Formats: sequence, structure tokens, C-alpha cells
Amino acid sequence: MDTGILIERLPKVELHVHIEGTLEPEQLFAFARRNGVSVRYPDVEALRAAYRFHDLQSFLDLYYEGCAVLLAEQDFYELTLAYLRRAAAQGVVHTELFFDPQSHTHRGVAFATVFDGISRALAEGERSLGITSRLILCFLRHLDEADAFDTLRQAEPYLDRIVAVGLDSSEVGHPPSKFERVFAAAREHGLLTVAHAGEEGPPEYIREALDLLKVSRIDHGVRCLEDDALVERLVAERMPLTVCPLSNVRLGGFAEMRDHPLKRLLDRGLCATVNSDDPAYFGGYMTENFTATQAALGLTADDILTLGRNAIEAAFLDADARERLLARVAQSAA
Ligand SMILES: Nc1ncnc2[nH]cnc12
Ligand SMILES: [Zn+2]
Repeated sequence: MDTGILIERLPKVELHVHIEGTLEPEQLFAFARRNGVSVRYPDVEALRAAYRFHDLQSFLDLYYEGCAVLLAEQDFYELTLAYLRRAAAQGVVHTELFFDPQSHTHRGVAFATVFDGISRALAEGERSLGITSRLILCFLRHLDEADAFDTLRQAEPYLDRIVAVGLDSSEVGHPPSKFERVFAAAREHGLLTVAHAGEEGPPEYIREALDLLKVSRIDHGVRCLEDDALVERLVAERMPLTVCPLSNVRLGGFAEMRDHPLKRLLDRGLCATVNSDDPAYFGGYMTENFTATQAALGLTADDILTLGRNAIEAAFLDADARERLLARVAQSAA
């Protein structure tokens, strides 16, 4: 089958998207106007032109600045629903979203405001778009352990609607070991765990995420290829990697898409998946990530189906839901 048609038809599962990273410039300006927040760019074009990043930190600086326009529950609701509409239009049938409560509570926005807006939109998305979802609370790793513990405490009333905790923000210098105790506490609450590791940080951070944080998935993980023994372990444990190709290129991890290791990860037998990360900032959602990697790396129809099945295997879904989605993938290739 033609790979373009397959990419369009594939029922997609997204496992790595930061809801704050879906804030499109148009919506950023609309929220800014509504909330009386000033933006240091004159218009949408000027803001978009500033999205030229050379590493993770240069992106995060703008990403946190963008968060300043999010103040009311309605903002989080509209942000999330707009993402779900775009995702559903691209054939995403299930999505597992990260949110960064500390980016908001540190600005005086209540945890409840953030959570209620996002979760109201997720319920609406399931009702009106048929898109199922899970929510993952990410701790900002540039902040300290006590702040993460405080955030976990604020999340306690909502833990029945949070599937996992994760770890994001500036990676280098903030190893997973810094959060070993708060992740243990989260697991005691019954939460699963994931962590960004091996995006900019060394393979050792991936080992720490496995051994100390007991993660069920590694977010990014592309630097595992520098360590053969680690690759063998990830293959043997069938540990999923939520890979974000456009993000990796836009943040300078790889000079061009043709240098991206997605195909090598698949060929090594790793459970790699394709995801958008911060689609409003990196030039595309799920379809654009599949299309760009297919074109640059020559992914075959089999590769695309493997990526689709890997994401279903890696999703935080029960066995029945997984079986139903796998049947839909098979249908999409028929
Ligand atoms: N790609 C990324 N890496 C680390 N932290 C993030 N927060 C939002 N996007 C991120
Ligand atoms: Zn990410």
C-alpha cells in the first residue's frame, strides 16, 4: 500500500505530547487579549519567526513564556479541546497527554484550575470526537525534589484521573536520581511512571530512569544508541521509547531528518513509537511526524504498521482496548 495513504488511514495513538506545547500562536494571542497579558511580539508572524531553537533550553524559555497567557479554567479547556480536534482530524484515536502543573502553580494559578479545564476537555473529546485519553502529571526537573513532593500532594484529590507521573524540562544536570523518592511515593499511590531521558542527556540517565524511577516507558530515549548493552536491555525488556522526530531535529539533536535514528531504532528491534511532543512549536502533529520520517528515512508500509502497533502496546490501556485498536490497525492496511 502507498505509505501516504497508510499514514492517513492509520488509527494513531499518541503517547508523548505536552498540552502546553499545543498552544498555537493564534490561540496564544487570543488568550493574551482576553486575559490582559502582554506579549513581547507584535503579532503571530513575529512570534512564529522566533521559533528558531538551537537546543532544548532555547525552546523551553519560549514555552514557559507562552504559558503566561493561560490563567482561567476556560483557557485550559479550550487549549485541550483545540488539540483534541486537531488530533482527531489526523486520525488519532487515543492520546496520553503530559501537563506541567508547576508551570502554572508557580504563577499563582491553582492546581484545580489547570486540572479541571484539561479534564473537562478530555471528557468532551471522548463524547464528541470519540478520542480516548490518559493524563500524565510531569514534574519539572529543573525545580527541586521538595517542589515535586508539594505538587504530588496538590494532585492527591485528582489521582483517580491521573494515570502516571513523568519528568520533563531541562535534562542535562538534572538526572532521574534527583526524583527517586518522589517517584517512589507516586508509585505508592498506584501511579505508573515515565520519564524524559536520553533526549539531550546521556545513556546513563536512561538507566537511572529504569532502575531508580521504575518507568514503564522512556520518553525520547534516542541517545540509547550510544550504548549497545543498554539497547540490548531495552529490547529484552520491550521498553517503549516515545520518539519525537520533528522535535529532535528542531532542537538540534540531529541536523536533518535524514540523520534521525528512528529507522535504526526499529531495525534494532526497539519498541519505538512516533509522537509530536510540542506540535505548535515544532512544525507538526502526528501526521507531519509520520510523513517527514517516511520521506527522509524511507520507512516502509511495514515500518509504519509496526510503529502503529508499538504505540498500542505501549499505551496505558487494558487488554480489550488494545485488541480493538490492533484490529483497527489491521483494517487500515487491508
Ligand atoms: N521536549 C521536551 N523535553 C523536555 N521537557 C519538555 N517540556 C516540553 N517539551 C519538552
Ligand atoms: Zn517531551
